[in-house]
Amino acid sequence: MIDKSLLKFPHIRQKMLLLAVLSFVQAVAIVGQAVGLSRALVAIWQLQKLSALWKPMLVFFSAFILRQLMDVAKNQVATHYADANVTRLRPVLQAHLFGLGPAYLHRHGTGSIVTVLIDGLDEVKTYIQTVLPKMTDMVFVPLLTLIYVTYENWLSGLVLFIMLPLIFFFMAILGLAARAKSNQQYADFTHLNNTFVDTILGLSTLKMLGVAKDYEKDIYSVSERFRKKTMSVIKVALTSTFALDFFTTLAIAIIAVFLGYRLIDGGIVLYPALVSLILAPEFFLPIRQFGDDYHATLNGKNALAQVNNVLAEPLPSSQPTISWAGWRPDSTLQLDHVNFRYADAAKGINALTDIQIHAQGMEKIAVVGRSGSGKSTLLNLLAGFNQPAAGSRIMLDDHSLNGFNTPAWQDQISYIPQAPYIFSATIADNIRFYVPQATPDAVQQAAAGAGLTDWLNELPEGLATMIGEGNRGISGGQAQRIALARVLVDRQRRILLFDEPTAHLDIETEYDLKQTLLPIMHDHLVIFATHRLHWLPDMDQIIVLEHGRISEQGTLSQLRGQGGALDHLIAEMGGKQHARFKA
Ligand SMILES: Nc1ncnc2c1ncn2[C@@H]1O[C@H](COP(=O)(O)OP(=O)(O)OP(=O)(O)O)[C@@H](O)[C@H]1O
Repeated sequence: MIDKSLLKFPHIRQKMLLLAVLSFVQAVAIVGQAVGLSRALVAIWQLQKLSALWKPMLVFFSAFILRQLMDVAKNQVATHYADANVTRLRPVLQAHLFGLGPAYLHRHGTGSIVTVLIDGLDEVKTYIQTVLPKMTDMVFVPLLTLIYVTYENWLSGLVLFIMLPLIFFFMAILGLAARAKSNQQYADFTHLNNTFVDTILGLSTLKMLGVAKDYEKDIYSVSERFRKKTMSVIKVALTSTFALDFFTTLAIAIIAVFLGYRLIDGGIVLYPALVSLILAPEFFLPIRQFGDDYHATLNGKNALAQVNNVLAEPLPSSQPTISWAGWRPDSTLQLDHVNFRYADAAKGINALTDIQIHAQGMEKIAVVGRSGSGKSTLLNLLAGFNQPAAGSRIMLDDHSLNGFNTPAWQDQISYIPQAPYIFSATIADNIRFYVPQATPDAVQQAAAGAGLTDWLNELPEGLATMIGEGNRGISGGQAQRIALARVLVDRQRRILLFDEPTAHLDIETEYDLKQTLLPIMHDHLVIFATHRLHWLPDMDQIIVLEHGRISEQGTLSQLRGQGGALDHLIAEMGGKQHARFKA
């Protein structure tokens, strides 16, 4: 029932000790309660004076109140500890996920990560706050009641003792069955979340292709499977609860019959018989609750295992911090024999092989190639999302790097993907996202520099307009301009990584955006992956990728008309783009 990783939680020993003390006091109170009640009943049975009753009744009520107080205290301690740990774990988990980066998210699915971060942590909380007090109750309550019952009547103690392993045996069998079923149920829950999130994200594509109904059926069948698994977990849970109740009731009944006979034949007096009978259900109570909660907390245990899996995933080897002054007009970047392979790719299949690039100062470098040639992979590597294979050599000025996930480099880059993410916030907040302290004037200037002024003037609330999920929709061109404004507001970043920023735009919007973009590119190192070849005349260096290898590299004038890879690419992409090259 207890996940071993729980024992590594901070201050767990102190909390367990505190809970153990509270459970012990509660166990004493339970025995005291039974003693007080039994003595009072015996006094009534023996028709003693009313004054003989007040002492045992006082013991009974005091013990009863103490028992309830201990329950409240244990609850408080466990809830507080669970809250504190989940509050501690949430940012740790978030930071770890951020450290793992988009590659991990891609591999495991957004749905499953959202499940861990939101539902998963809540279930972990329920698990911790339930399991800890139950563990200590399981030890002290049966132990103390057994000792007292044996002391008063050793035969009743023996019956209780004999029933104990039998109950544990049944609990273990049913618990194992429930665990296997619950593991499957949790895996299905994760699968359901991934399917659901994917379908919602791709809804417009599905509608357009007219296959939304098929996916509806898909979601239905996945959720049906999940429902069936849940029902089978509940079935096992109910069976085990029934089995536990049956055996504990049987044990109590055996004790009652046995005590009854002994009372009739005078083998025992009333008090020990009564106190044994009152304490017998108390002896089994924590075990029964433990069994009931075992099923209720299995999801929490699974969620904790998944949280631990995420945290155990090694972060991309963090690069030693370098004291680098940032990208300057005389800075250089040299990539030698850089290789990269996706974790799930077939053995020996590299997404990038033997990449050699030399970049200097405020150069503009285009990365072109057919679809699937590795442009985005290279950009992701330069952004620090993908880690190069061992043996790759990277020199940044006079610093040798093993990868690009070093803060000094990442603090210098602005990464603009095909569809920049727009957060649910005002336009101003979206612009100042990476520089929250940017002044309204700086935001205004950045917006103007990115060519947003005309659009903003049309909006009644201007920069204060809410955009993003659940708010006003914006066009692809406007989203790209907001991404550019983010670049402009952050004057420190001197490196621009563009991953086909105009891929989704029509040619007029792209032309407009290009006029805004060119002056911005002027004082930055730019690495620009693109399919649109009309950008090439504005570039200082062109890298042509084929199957993850550089097939050609040089200036446009060096490469054009040589009958090489670039010429072939241009020919393939059609005459429209051809006409623009006046190299
Ligand atoms: N996360 C991933 N896991 C495994 N393989 C991947 C992953 N992403 C891309 N690939 C593979 O790596 C190769 C290069 O893909 P990449 O996306 O870098 O190409 P690209 O040139 O940017 O293509 P496009 O122009 O269509 O965007 C492809 O064969 C692709 O299937």
